[in-house]
Amino acid sequence: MDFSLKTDTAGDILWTTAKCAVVIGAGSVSACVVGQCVCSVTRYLMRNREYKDLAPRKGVMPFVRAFAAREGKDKGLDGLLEDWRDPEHPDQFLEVVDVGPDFEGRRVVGVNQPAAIAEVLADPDKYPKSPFYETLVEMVGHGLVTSSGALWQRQRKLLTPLFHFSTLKAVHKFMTRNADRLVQQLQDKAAKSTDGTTIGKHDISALTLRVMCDAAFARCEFDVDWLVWAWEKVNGYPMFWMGRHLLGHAWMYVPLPSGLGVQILVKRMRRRIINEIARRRAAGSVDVRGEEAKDLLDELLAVGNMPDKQIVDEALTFLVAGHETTSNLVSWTLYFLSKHPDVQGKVQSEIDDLGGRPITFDELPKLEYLRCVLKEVMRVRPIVPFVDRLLKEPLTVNGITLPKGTIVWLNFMAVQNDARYWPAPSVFRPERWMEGTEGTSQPMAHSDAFLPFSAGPRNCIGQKFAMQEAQVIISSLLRSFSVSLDGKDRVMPLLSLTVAPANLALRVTKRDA
Ligand code: HEM
Repeated sequence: MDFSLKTDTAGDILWTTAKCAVVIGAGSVSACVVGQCVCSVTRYLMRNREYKDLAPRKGVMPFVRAFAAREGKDKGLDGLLEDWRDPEHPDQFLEVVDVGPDFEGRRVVGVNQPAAIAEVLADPDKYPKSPFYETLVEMVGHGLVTSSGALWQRQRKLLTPLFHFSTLKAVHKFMTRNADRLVQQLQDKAAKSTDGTTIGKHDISALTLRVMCDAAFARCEFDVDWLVWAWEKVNGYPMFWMGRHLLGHAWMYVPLPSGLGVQILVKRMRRRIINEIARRRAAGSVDVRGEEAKDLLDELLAVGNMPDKQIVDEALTFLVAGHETTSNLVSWTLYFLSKHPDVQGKVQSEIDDLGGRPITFDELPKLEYLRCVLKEVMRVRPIVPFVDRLLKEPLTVNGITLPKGTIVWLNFMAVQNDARYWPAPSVFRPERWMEGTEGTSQPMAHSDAFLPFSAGPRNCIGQKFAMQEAQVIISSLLRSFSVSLDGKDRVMPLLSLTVAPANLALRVTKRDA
């Protein structure tokens, strides 16, 4: 860069000022990074001896691998799991594993023991959520996922009834309507080709987003299509914010242009929801229970005494917690059904027995085998592979005491694939869930070894919603179609906030074809 000061025109002055601003900006960011690194390394080294009982870890930064699935080079999340196997018993996992420091120098330790996991999850005061969750605040404020202490306790109590029978029955129509719309689109596409059509992760994700937006905001005056569009733009950004957070607090304030664009969109979304709340309050439609058109926003308003900002936070929390998770469950299930045509056939027979029309809410309990399939998918491939907590009190696992201040990864993925709790854990076998079936009943050795929706007071509030939606979507698709892998199996587990099947492409063929 040329820094000579030519002041003959106003343009030159402006240009020189801009160049100086870039240099000063870059200098400040570099200073932040260096400062952050020095603080993190110092913190890490000072506390290192408190972890002397931990076995040496493999690699420098094992957890970076979890976020990198590169075909042919890295197995993504599965690579990390391989590192945690017990070398003496390869079908089991080590109970305590050193993951290394995070970017702020705190020690991260993987805990793979059901009893210790249960102990941590049972006490959110002693073992609260880790600071990673703060990264979501920018997007969803202080809703159920991100709040803690008294606020969380109050909100959890108020919101639990929202996921009871009557609401689930009321939102069923949004699930069937949108699933049937996707089936119709696939039928139209398939009609133009002799060998069916394809479906990928994006189609399922668009569907579950639409269901969540309808369920939460169907009665809104603003255009739900706009919300779906805006959410798709914003959706990838928790990882962006998380990345910045991982690099230390200072980075949260670096105004990167793409981040700013997303922040503006989030503000616009919040403004529209606030206006809608004002409209509904003014119209006096606060208590609308029992109305055909009610949505989750009505339910939130009916709870009473909840400030408008809190209602917006909770509504956006449902979108962030309920859309990608369910989309990944449906996508992984279709993947496993493609790999196991015999299981797919059994699911189709069960659906056919219900008369070849969209499944009603009351008929859901009859899809027993499909529920076993969903559970088996979540066992082998948990959508949320681990959750992290900050130890405010020491925790002893397998004779090793982890000190206060440690971040623990409670590793659902490991315990659900460990031979101590699951016979032949790598075999995909939905029948293991069918209690009482002679010769196939395999009760779990440990009741805490299946945690797809976590456990304890902070377990998933939307788990019944998710199971219902997955059942509706899969039954709608498999009533008309069969699914198979489209070419070579290139699917890999890729971790963002949840685990997605990267490279998923499935061929969809009409069943009567
Ligand atoms: C297959 C789908 C789903 C899976 C696998 C899943 C999994 C989980 C897990 C593991 C947690 C605990 C997170 C933690 O402690 O860090 C959680 C919490 C939560 N989930 Fe889900 N979830 C799913 C669907 C949904 C849906 C559909 C909704 C809402 C409509 C939802 C709303 C929430 C909320 C609000 C929390 C926070 C609860 C609290 O802290 O009190 N989830 N979920």
